[in-house]
Amino acid sequence: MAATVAALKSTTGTCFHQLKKSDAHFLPSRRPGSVSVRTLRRQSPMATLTAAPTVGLAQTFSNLKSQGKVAFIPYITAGDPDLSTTAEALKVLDKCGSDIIELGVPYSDPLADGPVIQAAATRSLARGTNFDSILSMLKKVVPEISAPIALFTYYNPILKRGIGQFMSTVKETGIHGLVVPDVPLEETELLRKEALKNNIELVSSIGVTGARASVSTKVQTLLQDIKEATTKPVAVGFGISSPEHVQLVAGWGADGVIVGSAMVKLLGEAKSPEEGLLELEKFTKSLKAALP
Ligand SMILES: O=P(O)(O)OC[C@@H](O)[C@@H](O)c1c[nH]c2ccccc12
Repeated sequence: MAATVAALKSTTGTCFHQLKKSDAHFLPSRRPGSVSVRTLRRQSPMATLTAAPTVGLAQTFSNLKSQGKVAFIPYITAGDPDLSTTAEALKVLDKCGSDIIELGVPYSDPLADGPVIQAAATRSLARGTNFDSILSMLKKVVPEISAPIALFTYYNPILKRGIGQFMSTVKETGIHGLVVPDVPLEETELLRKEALKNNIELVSSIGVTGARASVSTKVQTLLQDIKEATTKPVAVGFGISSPEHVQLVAGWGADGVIVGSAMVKLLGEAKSPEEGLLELEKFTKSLKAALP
């Protein structure tokens, strides 16, 4: 079993433009099972506030930490099996106590995704899901849920819209964060600048997704190393698919756990959307119950 970890870190009150390039962890990798590090930096308090009443990602982590809790972060792919089910799934995840929800924008060349999320993206695109339809779904749903949403998207759809335009559109929708797995290091500065302007928290990551039978103990060592290097919260993901995994990773001292493929599979492979949503609810409750 390959080492799989995603670390998500935040700095309070630090402006992106004050950070050196070396501070960022935008390290795209296409090797299956490679160790992945994701970085999240809280925007300057001077940045414009989003319209959504929900607290942001960094704030969510610090609130949980002060209560001795670990963040539960599910990931689902938008438009699989269809967008109205995605809307319902977001509500279910929120209702079941998700602390942050990661929503994937389907993309035709999802290099950082394993077979489950790739298949979900293909199905979603085949149904005609596009960025605009996702945004209009989100506009209706975001005011109804309390967990902050981080949008997961490959870099190309951002470039197609124009970085500035993309960020302001995302902000208007009430999205709090952005995960871009494949942005080249030399282009992160521009992305960060535009994110800062719009008070969007940026998360970077490397690695390939996919549920695995067990979580590598290498993750434990990596987690310790990261925790020694920073006081920022660290969330672990990639291959987490059971209450046992969640418990294990939380026990290693992670500030959050991310579960993607296992959620996506339930929704995508259910006999009907209704059944998928019921399964999702059951599964989410079981994972949430395993966390402090
Ligand atoms: O599907 P998994 O192994 O449970 O992991 C998803 C999760 O880490 C999520 O953040 C994610 C979904 N797609 C990605 C692509 C790259 C990095 C991360 C992701």
